[in-house]
Amino acid sequence: MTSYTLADLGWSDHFADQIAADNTDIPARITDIHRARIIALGAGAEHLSLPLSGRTGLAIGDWILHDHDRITRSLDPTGVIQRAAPHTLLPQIIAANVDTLGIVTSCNADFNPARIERYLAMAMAAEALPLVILTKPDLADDPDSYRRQTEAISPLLVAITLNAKDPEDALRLAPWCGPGRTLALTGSSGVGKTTLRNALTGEADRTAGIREDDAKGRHTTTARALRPTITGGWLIDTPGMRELGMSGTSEGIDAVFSDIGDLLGTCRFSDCAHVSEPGCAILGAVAAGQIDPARLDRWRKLQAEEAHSQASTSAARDLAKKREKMYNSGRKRGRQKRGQSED
Ligand SMILES: Nc1nc2c(ncn2[C@@H]2O[C@H](COP(=O)(O)OP(=O)(O)OP(=O)(O)O)[C@@H](O)[C@H]2O)c(=O)[nH]1
Ligand SMILES: [Zn+2]
Repeated sequence: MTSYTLADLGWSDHFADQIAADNTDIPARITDIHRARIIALGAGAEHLSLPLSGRTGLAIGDWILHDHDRITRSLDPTGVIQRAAPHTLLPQIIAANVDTLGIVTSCNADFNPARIERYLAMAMAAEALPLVILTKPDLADDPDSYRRQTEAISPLLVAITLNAKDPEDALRLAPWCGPGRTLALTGSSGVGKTTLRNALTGEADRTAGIREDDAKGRHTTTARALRPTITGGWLIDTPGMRELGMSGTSEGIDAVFSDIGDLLGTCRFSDCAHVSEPGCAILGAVAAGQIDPARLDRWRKLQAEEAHSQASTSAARDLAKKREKMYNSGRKRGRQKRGQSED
């Protein structure tokens, strides 16, 4: 088994600085999260299984401290990829300590600038590097046009075109998943994420092996995980990464649409909704040809989605508060009925 150093696993001063000099607990990085336990990897080739003990809020890729028996602390992450959970729209952390968000799309009808822009906002909010991975160039007439279109979306984007089915080509992703580097893949179904994962981790055979060995015929083993790549780094491909709704990405939206953001607060009315108000700076910029109206529409859409998630979050918080109040007053009434004094 490979023997890792903490640096190989992605450890940096960001984490070291969070630990007191007299700390004796041991750092490890979460590779898998199960219902009641996590699997983590520490220096050496130490694969540990630790009880969650009711802890919530941990994600794949997080760093924790442990004392061999239990998790003693989790360390503040960087590169947190979060989404609005389907249905509830509540914020949900999918992966932590992601250095690069690989936005996988194909050189075909899957290519969608608005979707790339949305993932870009997510990467910016997470402070992860946005890397657009354009697959299936071998099936396209003019694959280079997709790279040009990608680069036109935003100067913040870097694009790489590769045939995911060619293992050598897939290894051109090595700079983003070398020792200590974590690459997370996101994108629609069928764009080549699994193909890339298999090429980068050499995992295809292992998956087959696990399926064979599993008497119950389950094959969920490789879902939601941080896996070592053959290039010495780390890859995250979780089912949650496949459908990312906006949540907690306001700063990312501001970064991607800074031209629009710069005008906010300069409209005549401080509560301007930028729809039809006179003296609206944003509508003015559209009329003057400085802002593409389609771009303004996309900004509105992402803003609305984000606002929706925020509203759901505060509604859920209010509901929890209400329930707690009802529970407490119910307990109080119960005690009064039983003639007990209040404690
Ligand atoms: N020709 C060609 N085929 C590709 C390329 N990348 C992926 N494919 C094929 O596209 C199909 C879908 O690829 P997957 O890797 O399963 O896609 P995915 O993104 O993991 O899809 P989900 O698992 O549904 O999320 C497979 O048949 C791949 O062999 C590519 O660059 N060129
Ligand atoms: Zn306005």
